[in-house]
Amino acid sequence: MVMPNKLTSSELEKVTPVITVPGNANSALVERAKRNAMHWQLGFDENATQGLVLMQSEAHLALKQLDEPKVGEVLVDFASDALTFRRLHGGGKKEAVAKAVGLKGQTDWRVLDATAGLGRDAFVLASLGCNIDMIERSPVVAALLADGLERAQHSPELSAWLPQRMRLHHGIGVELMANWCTVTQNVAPDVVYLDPMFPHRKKSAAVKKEMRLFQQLLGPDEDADALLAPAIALAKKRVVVKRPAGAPFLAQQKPHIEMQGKANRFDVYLINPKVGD
Ligand SMILES: C[S@@+](CC[C@H](N)C(=O)[O-])C[C@H]1O[C@@H](n2cnc3c(N)ncnc32)[C@H](O)[C@@H]1O
Repeated sequence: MVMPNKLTSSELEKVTPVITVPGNANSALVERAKRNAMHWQLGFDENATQGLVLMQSEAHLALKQLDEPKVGEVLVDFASDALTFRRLHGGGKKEAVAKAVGLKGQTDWRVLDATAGLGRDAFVLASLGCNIDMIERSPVVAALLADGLERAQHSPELSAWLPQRMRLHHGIGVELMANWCTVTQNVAPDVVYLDPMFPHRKKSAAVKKEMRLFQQLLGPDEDADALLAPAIALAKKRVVVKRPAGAPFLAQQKPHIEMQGKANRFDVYLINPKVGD
């Protein structure tokens, strides 16, 4: 399991959920939840009845709004039907994210996803053969991601390849990228991938449950612009930024390529642009 990084006070202020357990939890599950809380420096409340919590059940760890049972829960499940369908029957290297990263003709691209979130984009890239390091600064999101990675180790479809291709680092993207090669003893990534939270001004029903919980938990990544310069300094080939369609460029910096998708745009910054790139 990854070790939690020291976070700034403003990072910690954002973290409100405690870890809790279902009412019928046995003592082994309670101990497991307490250990998890300690590891991620989160609170533990065996009897929580309201608010946003991380629910540790026998099956998984999930973010849940106890006051709104209809909203459902958010967890990382790389073996879910949706991700399995996308892995087996999706567009493969023709997927927008794969095209933006430049996977065509590449087999083992090394990608650093510096805003990992629930790791779905990272998973899609890993399933296409990329070697992915993920950075996530929220201890709550990192705990969910670590739980998903742990369960993937026991999945018959995923255990043979996923653990070797996806690694989680808990910390702040700008800081870890600045010291990437020394801190992690890693070689520089071919691609740095960025997908910071964008402020959604409208509270529409279309904003998915997961996005609503995430917004409640994290708010927009107001400091997202600061990610671009260290990403460009670190990547060997390109930096890819995922933005909602119509959103301004990150750090107001125009990319070399804009790939327009239905809901998102991928802005691609080439490190050594050549004619024909
Ligand atoms: C929109 S989500 C990413 C979703 C992800 N691409 C996926 O497919 O699941 C953005 C995530 O980046 C994290 N984040 C934002 N800025 C960060 C930073 N400077 N360092 C590390 N993580 C960061 C946020 O905590 C959030 O979990």
